[in-house]
Amino acid sequence: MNRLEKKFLEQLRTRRLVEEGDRVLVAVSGGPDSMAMLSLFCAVRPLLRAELAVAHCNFQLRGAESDGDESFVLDHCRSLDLECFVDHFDTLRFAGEWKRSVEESARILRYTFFRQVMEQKGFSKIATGHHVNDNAETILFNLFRGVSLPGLRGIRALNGKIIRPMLLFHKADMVAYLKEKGITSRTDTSNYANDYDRNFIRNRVIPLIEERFAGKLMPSLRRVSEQAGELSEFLELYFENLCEREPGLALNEGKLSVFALQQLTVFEQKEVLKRALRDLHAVVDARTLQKLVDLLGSQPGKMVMAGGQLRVLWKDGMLCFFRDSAPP
Ligand SMILES: Nc1ncnc2c1ncn2[C@@H]1O[C@H](COP(=O)(O)OP(=O)(O)OP(=O)(O)O)[C@@H](O)[C@H]1O
Repeated sequence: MNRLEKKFLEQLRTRRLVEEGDRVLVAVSGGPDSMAMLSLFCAVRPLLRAELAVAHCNFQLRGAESDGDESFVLDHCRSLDLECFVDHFDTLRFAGEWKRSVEESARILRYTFFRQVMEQKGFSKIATGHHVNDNAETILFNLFRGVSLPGLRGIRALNGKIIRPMLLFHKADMVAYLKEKGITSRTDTSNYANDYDRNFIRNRVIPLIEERFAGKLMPSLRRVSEQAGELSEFLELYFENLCEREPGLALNEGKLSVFALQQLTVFEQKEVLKRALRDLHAVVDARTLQKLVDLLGSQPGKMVMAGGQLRVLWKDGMLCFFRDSAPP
């Protein structure tokens, strides 16, 4: 095994991304990242004792180029004797119907397809080829969209059944690996078009920052991302314990105890309120959270709108969350 293969296997094992007996669906676009990931998986497969297959989406966004990607991936899988699941999507129509950007539509269609194949064919994990640079782009993208702390976490290596074993790998390593193994890959020409926000960050923003602060951006974003991830895990546990100790802080019949909330710091209040809003499938944004914190500093009988149809009323020592116009 070479250096990259060892590091890949170590990632899978130490982060428990793949365990013995797992059936892993590898998401392959035909681009260098997912092609490198697939060949790394094949190289370590005997040691993993896991089963592999491939999933490919044809988003039909680049005409013959998209069909070329599909044939390329199918041929490659045939040469490796791997099963390959393919689906075709009218991505532009989906984007129009659901009023989503093309990028977001492709992401929704992709993960829906992966989930279907996993359920129907009994796969336990889906692996995508996101790497260090993708993570940096995601963090910057979140930053420009308006982000809260968890957004700085970027892409997660393990998120339910989704695994990203390449998150510690740099693009350059993957390209070098493919070259060493004599494996070709497809070029997605739309990656060069700067009208997509992510491409703009990848092709313009990051190179500009790196020109000025050479070698600083990637390690720094990686550190922030790791710390945000660790902090999120800590907060999950902390608030789970807090709500167990003080039941008035866990949403019960749409109510939270005002007294219990008032004993907390503003940070804790916002985190408890955030969890309550999430449980109610309501929008969680900084403005709404601040409104609710302000409500706690006002007086009984007061009511605020918490986005959408959700209202929150201070009544009988409780914050009451309700959707219809008649208060509880
Ligand atoms: N058309 C597709 N079919 C299957 N998986 C895909 C497809 N597009 C993306 N993915 C998965 O999502 C990951 C991240 O997507 P992204 O759009 O950043 O990659 P890409 O630039 O299209 O291709 P690659 O990452 O393979 O070089 C890919 O590494 C791959 O695992």
